[in-house]
Amino acid sequence: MRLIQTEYLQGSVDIPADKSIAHRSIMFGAIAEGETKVTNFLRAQDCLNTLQAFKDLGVPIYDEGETITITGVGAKGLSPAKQTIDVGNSGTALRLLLGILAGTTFETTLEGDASLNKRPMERMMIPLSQMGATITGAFHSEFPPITIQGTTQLTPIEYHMPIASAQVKSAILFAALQAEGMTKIIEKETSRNHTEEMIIQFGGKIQTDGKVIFLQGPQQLKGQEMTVPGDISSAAFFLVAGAIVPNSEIILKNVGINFTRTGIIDVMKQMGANIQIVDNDLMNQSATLIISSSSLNAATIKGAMIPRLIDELPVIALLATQAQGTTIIKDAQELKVKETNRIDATAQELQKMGANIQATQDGLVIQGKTALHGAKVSSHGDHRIGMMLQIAALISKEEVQLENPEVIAISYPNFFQDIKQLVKRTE
Ligand SMILES: O=C(O)C1=C[C@@H](OP(=O)(O)O)[C@@H](O)[C@H](O)C1
Ligand SMILES: C=C(OP(=O)(O)O)C(=O)O
Repeated sequence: MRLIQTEYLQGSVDIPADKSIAHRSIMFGAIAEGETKVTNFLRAQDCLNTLQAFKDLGVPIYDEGETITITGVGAKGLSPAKQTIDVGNSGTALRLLLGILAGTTFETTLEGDASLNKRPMERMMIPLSQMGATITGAFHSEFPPITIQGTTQLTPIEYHMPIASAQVKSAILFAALQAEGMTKIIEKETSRNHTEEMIIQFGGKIQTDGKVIFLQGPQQLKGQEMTVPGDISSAAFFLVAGAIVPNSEIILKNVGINFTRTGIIDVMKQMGANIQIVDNDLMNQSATLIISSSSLNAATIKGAMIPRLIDELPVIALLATQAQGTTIIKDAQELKVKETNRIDATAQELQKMGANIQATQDGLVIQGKTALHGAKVSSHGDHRIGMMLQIAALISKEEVQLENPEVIAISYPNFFQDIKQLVKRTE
């Protein structure tokens, strides 16, 4: 597919719902007691797979268009699925489901697509088996298809996380809600805290003290009415587009601004981007952002900042190709085990367009102020690499061809339409 090019960008975008929160809205609704109503659910493939997975586990879920209604079955109310549950491309669906299934009386097998079936699961097996679940990967490996035999006798753990991962933390918390006693998790770095916030929102109790989290189980949550805010990880593509395409201004409406997710705003501001935060809705942790063309300087991005912008790093690398100086991204080795190796894919594809970008052991080094040119590029089957390349194409003078653009529907089905309506040509 020929990607969109432009002279400048102008207009506004309603940012689609947050993928992390949308997955969790179905999960919490399912294990709570009573009814949950979710508005602004993300109808993207990853979240639709979570919805189907819980239907497979016997949870009544009705998609009524405007709202999704879930009749919660309670922590102990899931039923065995008739067959293997396929969660497609979604690491979040598979890993969080393992935490929920750890407390059941039955066995479940979960599988994914070719990408997910290569993603590491030992990080789940270690804590959840310490809690009493039995988990085995395909041919005794750590990879899906993965089979979990739950137990009603889950035991709490004290767990020092060896990696910063909200998925691992969340799965342990879902299991801890079903275990008798106090679970203590010590995070390596603070990762997104949607699970902790939603435990409270659904009537549960959890304490956080810096990087230490305590949860006393068992707890029975209660169904809620909730609205999913917009996804800053989707807004990120427009933030970068607005900053690097000359003479542009874009208004991004309904962007979730939970502190554990706003690393991109902090880094872009530090690099000199013109970002304004307006209409800050504290109740819903969302705001309107305005981004305009910016004169940018390089930055070093590392350490505790990394989990606050992990999914935005490919598009931040693109941003750095247009900044003055050398940008260094480090401590980001987790990027190697996402939908593809995002360190290598970002470097390889941007190099094809003329960028001066090198992959390192744990990140990227990018020399800025490079003009990007036309090329045939690949998403490597990864939605975020595909979207990053479309933003790169906006500033290319020649045609850019992307293979397999459909993959973008994993998180953002209307991405190309939303870009198209911002595109302006001076002729
Ligand atoms: O918990 C979540 O919703 C997510 C956590 C992150 O993964 P890790 O926990 O593997 O870092 C992130 O990359 C993913 O897109 C969504
Ligand atoms: C890594 C991602 O998602 P997941 O881990 O759920 O596949 C992502 O959306 O960038």
